[in-house]
Amino acid sequence: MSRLITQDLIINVPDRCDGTALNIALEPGQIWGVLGPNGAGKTTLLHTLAGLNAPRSGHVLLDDQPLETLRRRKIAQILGMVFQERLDGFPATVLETALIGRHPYLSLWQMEGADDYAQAESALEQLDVAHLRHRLVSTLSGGERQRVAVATVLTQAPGIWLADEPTNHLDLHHQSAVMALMAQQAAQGSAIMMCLHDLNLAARWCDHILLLYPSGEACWGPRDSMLVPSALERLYQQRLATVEVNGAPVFVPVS
Ligand SMILES: Nc1ncnc2c1ncn2[C@@H]1O[C@H](COP(=O)(O)OP(=O)(O)OP(=O)(O)O)[C@@H](O)[C@H]1O
Repeated sequence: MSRLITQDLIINVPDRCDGTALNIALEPGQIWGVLGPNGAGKTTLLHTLAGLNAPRSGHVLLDDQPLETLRRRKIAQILGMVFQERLDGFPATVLETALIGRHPYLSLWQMEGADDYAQAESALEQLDVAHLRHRLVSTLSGGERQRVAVATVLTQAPGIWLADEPTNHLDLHHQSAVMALMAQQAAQGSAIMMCLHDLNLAARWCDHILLLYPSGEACWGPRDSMLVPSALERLYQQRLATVEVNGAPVFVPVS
């Protein structure tokens, strides 16, 4: 089990003032939703937490170690990232792509073994893409590619998931399936942080929420204290109506 902590973290969004310093503890078993309008800095935050972007100031600690002191390989054994955008640099099949999730555990020229294949195959089954295992990823639909990306991180089996809009391109059934998978991972002790544009997925599946404003201002806490209509209306500059379905709030934009 792993935890990720930010200490007075200011993410580096170009041409923006510092805003609120982030002091967040992402603990095993928690599911955090990061909400904010386009350009608020959600992707920048996840990339900073993964060590892909340098912070403007402050620190990220992974299992109490400053991120910048850890080797990439060690980080990749703990932390998995579902990216919002993916570039297919070279032709690879779905199975070869999922197997990339095992690379942090293999030495430089070591081939994947039976256990690695079994983990990749199991992840492809769980994401409902096993039937596509021999297809080139470049030939897949947007939703199929998204599910392969999640399956690759599942194959990696990280203690911490950073997922940038993991339900992008997914139909309703697969949106629910991916969120249920995240909940299952959290129940098994993983810590999850994901950027979401769908408030209703956040209300249904997340237990903690971080609101990120375009000014750099931010607030965070348990879900029910954060998903307050007035705060969300200010966040999105959008009027909302709230209804309740099965005991959970559902937010609907109104003119
Ligand atoms: N390399 C860069 N040079 C200049 N500006 C950048 C660069 N990278 C990001 N930005 C700006 O930083 C801001 C935050 O971008 P970021 O991708 O983190 O936002 P986001 O909240 O994830 O947005 P979205 O909801 O649209 O995905 C944006 O205004 C973006 O244009």
